[in-house]
Amino acid sequence: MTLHRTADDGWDLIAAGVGPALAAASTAAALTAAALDRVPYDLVVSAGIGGGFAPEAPVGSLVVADAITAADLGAETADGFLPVTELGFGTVTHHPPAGLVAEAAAATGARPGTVLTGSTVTGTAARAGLLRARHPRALAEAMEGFGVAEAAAAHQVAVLELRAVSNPVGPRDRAAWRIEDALAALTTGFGKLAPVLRSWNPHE
Ligand SMILES: O=C(O)c1cccc(C(=O)CC[C@H]2O[C@@H](n3cnc4c(=O)[nH]cnc43)[C@H](O)[C@@H]2O)c1
Repeated sequence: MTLHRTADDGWDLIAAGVGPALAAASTAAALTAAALDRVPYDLVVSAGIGGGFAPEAPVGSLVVADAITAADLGAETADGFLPVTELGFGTVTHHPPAGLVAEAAAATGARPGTVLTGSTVTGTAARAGLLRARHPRALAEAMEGFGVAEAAAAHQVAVLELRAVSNPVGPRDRAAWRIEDALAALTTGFGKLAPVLRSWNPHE
């Protein structure tokens, strides 16, 4: 994990790594260090590129999560997938503050919806269809949001997730990935998000 501290406005940037476990560990370490220093964070933003479900989230578009959902946390059964919540423990969805999501969407043009977290990039139409059937509101898939949200929830800190779509969710087609375009869209989006974050009331 690499932490970049801004001197002036109290924001830190963490390059958390790929995957929910590393993202959770990195986020939890930063949250714990800040709490021990008695300068706790008010908000954690998970941001990066992601896969977009067609046609709602095309490559180059932005998605802001109103639900951050673990797509593969559960048990496979002969009758299908059971999320851990149906097994009687844990949680599979975190909800960012609704007002902040609405303001972020308005400021950046990001579409609000569910962002799925998984440990594997979807690579078949069958898996994409299955995910969409299970999560009809899903707009995007990535690999870190739920881990970040779990760490934030453990510290009772709010979470937001912003994704720029670099590729469609579906059959693996590496040549179709537009990572540079997505990172450019994310950078532009963050420029528009910054004033929203600055004026956000954590007690919303
Ligand atoms: O398969 C490849 O050749 C390949 C090349 C470059 C990057 C990758 C990744 O798997 C990057 C994972 C990274 O990006 C996010 N991401 C982007 N698109 C998706 C997606 O469709 N499904 C899940 N995660 C995605 C993810 O959050 C990671 O941070 C592969």
